Amino acid sequence: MSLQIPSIKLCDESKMPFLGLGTYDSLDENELSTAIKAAINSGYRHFDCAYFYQNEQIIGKAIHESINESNGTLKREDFYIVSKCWNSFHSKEKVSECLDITLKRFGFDYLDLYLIHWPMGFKEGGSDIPLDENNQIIESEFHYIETWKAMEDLLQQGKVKSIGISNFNIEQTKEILDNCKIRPVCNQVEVNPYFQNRELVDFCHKENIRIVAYAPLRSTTYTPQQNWVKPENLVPQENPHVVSLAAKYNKTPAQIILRWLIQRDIVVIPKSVTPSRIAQNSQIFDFELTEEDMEVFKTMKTGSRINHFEGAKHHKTYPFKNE
Ligand SMILES: NC(=O)C1=CN([C@@H]2O[C@H](COP(=O)(O)OP(=O)(O)OC[C@H]3O[C@@H](n4cnc5c(N)ncnc54)[C@H](OP(=O)(O)O)[C@@H]3O)[C@@H](O)[C@H]2O)C=CC1
Ligand SMILES: O=C1CO[C@H](CO)[C@@H](O)[C@@H]1O
Repeated sequence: MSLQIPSIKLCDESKMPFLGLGTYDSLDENELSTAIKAAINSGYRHFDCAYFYQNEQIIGKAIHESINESNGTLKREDFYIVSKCWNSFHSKEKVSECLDITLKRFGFDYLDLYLIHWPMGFKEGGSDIPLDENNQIIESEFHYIETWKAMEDLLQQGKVKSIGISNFNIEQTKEILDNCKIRPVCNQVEVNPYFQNRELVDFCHKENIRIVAYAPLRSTTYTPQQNWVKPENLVPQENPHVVSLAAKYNKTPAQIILRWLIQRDIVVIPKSVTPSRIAQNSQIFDFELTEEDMEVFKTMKTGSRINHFEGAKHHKTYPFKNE
């Protein structure tokens, strides 16, 4: 059996597969472990993870088990494992500490890609979301340029194979580009039919920075306790244009949306813990939307992002201030 299932395409310039499995908000060990193994069986090798998601141990264990049960057909090098440095680990020492915690949880000695999760430093050494008496997030003094330099050091130490950013706006991305020795390989941001983020996507593409679309299906339920805003808009899978394209191509609405994204050269990381959906989301490399059908998405009424991180909106480097 070929180790790299050929149906999932890789981005040309890196080993990043165009499809990865999102893993946010999956905490049930049985459910997540089953999902990871179902994904591996469907050909996924790219897993999008984060210190903040508190589930890297479960994911690592499931991947190790799959490798051990594969009779030598799967190796660590076949996988593309991504994690993210959390906001309360933005100083030089803490960036390295956050990565070490992640590696230990996974049981790996390197990551394929490590991202700065948000361009906002939070107070270090306490809770992941440190709040003051008025329930406001407590900031740290560490600027993301300093954090980026610490990421570059990790790359030089060989603990990570590549580094990138997440939730950086255009200005913040430019600032990184103007001050870096090593350029970010990607910016992971929200992109879906109702939040197309075209200006940022175009800017990053021009700069040869890969866009990784999170919340590509926009159907996550965010919990109010964490100060995230619940999606209020319609689910794009119910959009009549998407439904009609699904009928035309004999695909599901989710597959049409994911295909639209990869056809725009955007990497997608849909999250699912449902094996049938995990398999379904991988069947997007065997058809092509016509140019005309790609255009249909431009006509859709688009709204605002779902992932506002409301609780952090007073932070001095909150990325979505101008929206
Ligand atoms: N960098 C960042 O700040 C962020 C990164 N992310 C990353 O991006 C990933 C994806 O984003 P996420 O917010 O989870 O949202 P998604 O757009 O991936 O939506 C996930 C939801 O869609 C459902 N779903 C998945 N596939 C299908 C399908 N084929 N048909 C119908 N429903 C489906 C899932 O249900 P079910 O699981 O029940 O099958 C789940 O409820 C995250 O898991 C995380 O890894 C997300 C947000 C922010
Ligand atoms: O990665 C993430 C998963 O979703 C959270 C909920 O909005 C995000 O804020 C976080 O950055």
